[in-house]
Amino acid sequence: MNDGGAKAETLLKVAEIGGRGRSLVAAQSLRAGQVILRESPLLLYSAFPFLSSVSPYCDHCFRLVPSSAQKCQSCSLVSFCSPNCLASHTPWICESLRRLHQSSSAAFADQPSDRQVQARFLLSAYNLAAASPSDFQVLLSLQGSGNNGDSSSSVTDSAAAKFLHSLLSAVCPPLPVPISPELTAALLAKDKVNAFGLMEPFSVLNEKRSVRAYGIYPKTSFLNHDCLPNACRFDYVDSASDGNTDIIIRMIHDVPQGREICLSYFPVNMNYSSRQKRLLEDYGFKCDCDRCKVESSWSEGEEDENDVMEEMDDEDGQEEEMEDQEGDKEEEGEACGNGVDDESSFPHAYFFVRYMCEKESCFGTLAPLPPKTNDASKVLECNVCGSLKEDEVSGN
Ligand SMILES: C[S@@+](CC[C@H](N)C(=O)[O-])C[C@H]1O[C@@H](n2cnc3c(N)ncnc32)[C@H](O)[C@@H]1O
Repeated sequence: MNDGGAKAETLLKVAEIGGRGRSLVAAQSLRAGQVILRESPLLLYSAFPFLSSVSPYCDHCFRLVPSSAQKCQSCSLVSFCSPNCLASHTPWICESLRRLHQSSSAAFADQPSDRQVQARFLLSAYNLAAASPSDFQVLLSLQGSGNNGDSSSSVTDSAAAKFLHSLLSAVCPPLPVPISPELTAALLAKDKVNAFGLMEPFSVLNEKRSVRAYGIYPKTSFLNHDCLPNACRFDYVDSASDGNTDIIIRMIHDVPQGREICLSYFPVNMNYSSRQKRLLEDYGFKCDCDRCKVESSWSEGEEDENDVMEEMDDEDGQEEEMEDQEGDKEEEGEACGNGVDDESSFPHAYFFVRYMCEKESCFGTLAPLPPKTNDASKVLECNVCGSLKEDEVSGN
């Protein structure tokens, strides 16, 4: 795997973009399949509600633990696959988990199970504050304030922050550093906007893949959202090599220098109203990307997710016509008619045909393998199921 992390500074630069905050833009032209960023997590925590389920994953590296693995002998709540991984389990986290487990079934009873996962995040964040103040400052510098004025924070969020702050302050051993209720609310807001889920592997029998762990990757967190992204993320949690929890960002297609690099924050097959709802509720903004501009004028029936797939089949014939416009949004806007006035009702069919995984219920995004020569690879890899596909429309 090409290690793009070492080169990230030369490939990308941080820019402020009006109405979108900070963003990563191409510092030079970037090529299809190029790894533009590889980053280890600043903080990683289990997605398993610890009161109700025992995670089958190592609580540090999140690989499946072998049956011979031992639970932590003090808290008996988490398992580790090796002494190295166990070393990450600090006495404070261990004792906090033990006390929360002992005392809080009642306290958590009326709360959604997500609250337990948020508690795990806060324990990791408080622990980071003591273990690595500079990393904690990086966490604090990320988007999300938890203030009432913050459009991604809701009344429920502030009630959750109050509940968790008072619970953790009362039950855990003294917090490793002084933490105010406002700081707890800010940390939860940052987690909501910036955490990436490391998912269980995809299989047709396991369509509703759950999340193994959530990670905060600060550089990757500068990437804004677009409903037709030009980059996508890969992870290889089950890989036996070091860095299995790293996030890897790879270009889907070529982009010129100066272009904003965007991910989709969720599977690209979601329909317009689901996307808008999710972006507003979870990320606090209204998306006005080229795709949303077009789909905002669609009628309700047209925007059904299945219709998107059917329409994709119908419009296969447009594929060649649209092939030339790949990679340059402004050009795409003109040539493909991405403006809302254009007659074409589905100008982004090209993206679906070429870059969406065909495997049933996968809905992953395809990106070319990292180029080994000057030419882009003709093999595309799905970022969800990992399947490889020959790029039939590659002009290379
Ligand atoms: C993971 S952060 C991305 C980096 C962020 N812009 C920053 O300044 O740190 C996600 C937040 O960025 C903003 N954002 C992302 N994509 C956007 C878009 N397409 N339009 C407007 N704001 C966007 C929203 O505030 C969202 O909650």
